[in-house]
Amino acid sequence: MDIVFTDSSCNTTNTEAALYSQDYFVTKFQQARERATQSGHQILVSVTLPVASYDPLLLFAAFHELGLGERFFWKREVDARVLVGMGQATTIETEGVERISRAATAWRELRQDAIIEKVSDALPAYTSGPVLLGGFTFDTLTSRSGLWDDFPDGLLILPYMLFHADEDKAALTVNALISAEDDCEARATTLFADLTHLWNAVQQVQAQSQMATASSSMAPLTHDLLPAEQWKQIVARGVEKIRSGAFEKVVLARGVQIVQDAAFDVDATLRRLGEAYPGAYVFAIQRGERYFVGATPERLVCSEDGQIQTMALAGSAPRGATDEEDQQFGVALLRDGKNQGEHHFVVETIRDALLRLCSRVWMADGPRLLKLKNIQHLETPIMGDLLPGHSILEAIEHLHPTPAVGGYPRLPALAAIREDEQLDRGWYAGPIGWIGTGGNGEFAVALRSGLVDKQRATLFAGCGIVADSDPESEYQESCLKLQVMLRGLGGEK
Ligand SMILES: C=C(O[C@@H]1C=C(C(=O)O)C=C[C@H]1O)C(=O)O
Repeated sequence: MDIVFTDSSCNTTNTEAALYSQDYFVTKFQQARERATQSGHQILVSVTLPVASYDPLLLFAAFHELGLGERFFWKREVDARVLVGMGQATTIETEGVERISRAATAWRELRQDAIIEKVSDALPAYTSGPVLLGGFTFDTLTSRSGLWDDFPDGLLILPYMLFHADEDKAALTVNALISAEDDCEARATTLFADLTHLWNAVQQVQAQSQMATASSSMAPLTHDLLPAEQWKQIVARGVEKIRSGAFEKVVLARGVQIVQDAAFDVDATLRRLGEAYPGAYVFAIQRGERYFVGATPERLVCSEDGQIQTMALAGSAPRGATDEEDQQFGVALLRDGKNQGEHHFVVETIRDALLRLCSRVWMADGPRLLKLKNIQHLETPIMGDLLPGHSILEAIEHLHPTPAVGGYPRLPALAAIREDEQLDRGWYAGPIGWIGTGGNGEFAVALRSGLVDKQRATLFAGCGIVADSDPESEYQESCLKLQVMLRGLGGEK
């Protein structure tokens, strides 16, 4: 039997290669079937194999060719972490306000008696073994419009195949759920055939991409979901509520829909986003024919070996046209009371949330500037040591929604969003990311994002509103934020 993925860079030996022959999978599936018979539940088999460090978009395209299920993409250029998933061994879908804790319980159950094999020592440290990919809605209590059908309140996918990489290693994980009745030979034959097809698809896509010419012409029709003046009135209402003492900050968002003749090219969008925003988390999650896509600068939480890292990101100004102007805008942002206030609520709330989960929390004295392509933000990195027994999902449950995307205090601000915003946020501004074993994982806040549905894309952007916010300036700020996805879809340079 041919070896599917050999990896010259990892010096895969013949012995190692022989490990992942078809017989190897038969043996693992038989072990799982025995455990399934004894335990009465399905058993997860997860095998991680070293592979060459392919361009993640090549794998994303090859997964499309393969046609074995929906795709997921995650990449942050600056830390070189990549996850590209396809299909599903199983999914965890949850609804309602307890969507995150229910997902945590289901994930624990899924790992019971699991057979987890890592067929080399040279594998990415945090993403090897079974990894769930997915996210959560911003809010379970807003009324739904149908825009986000197929995107449940909580969705964590255990992909059938996952390509993942860090700075110097890459791997492919294959996952299967085996039951007491399974025909292990047949399952292994199918899996091995799929791996062979994947390998062929990678070669095919590689050959095609060498011939492909870049095309990004677009003349789309763009319209605000709510007329600009109406959105500004909503912001003005938010300001009034704040001035009357209902709450101190609320984040109000708006949507824009763009339509063109041909379907948007999600693969090309991800490539553009990755090139233009190397510091951002570039992501895509597919449900049916739709993709939720974005390039967000905001980390919600990263958990590695019991240490968590998060950030307060709030307070914005444009980038300057010259270095001098840019510096002026930056200094003004650092000194501006309104933006400092917006930022402060976020820092305080995150610190309080972490103190409930961590033995130690530390952060910088004050914010620094995070300079993105056309906008700059105030940013405070925050870290903590997780108390034993706590996981990334609990951290998400405590942190989301931070006042960077909800408001402060949380409950009255959320009530105002539900009452006034008139937008079905769906997964916009919700947590999106991945969870591995050992409590490790990373979630971002799904900003600078849009829902791409063939020829139509709905893009979202929001702004933190405080007592002295000006509706016109907030509208302009939201336009800057929308440019990320407009550029990603090929519309702006
Ligand atoms: C809500 C968004 O961005 C958030 C709001 C910010 C602000 O109000 O200054 C800045 C960064 C983000 O935390 C968005 O991009 O849609």
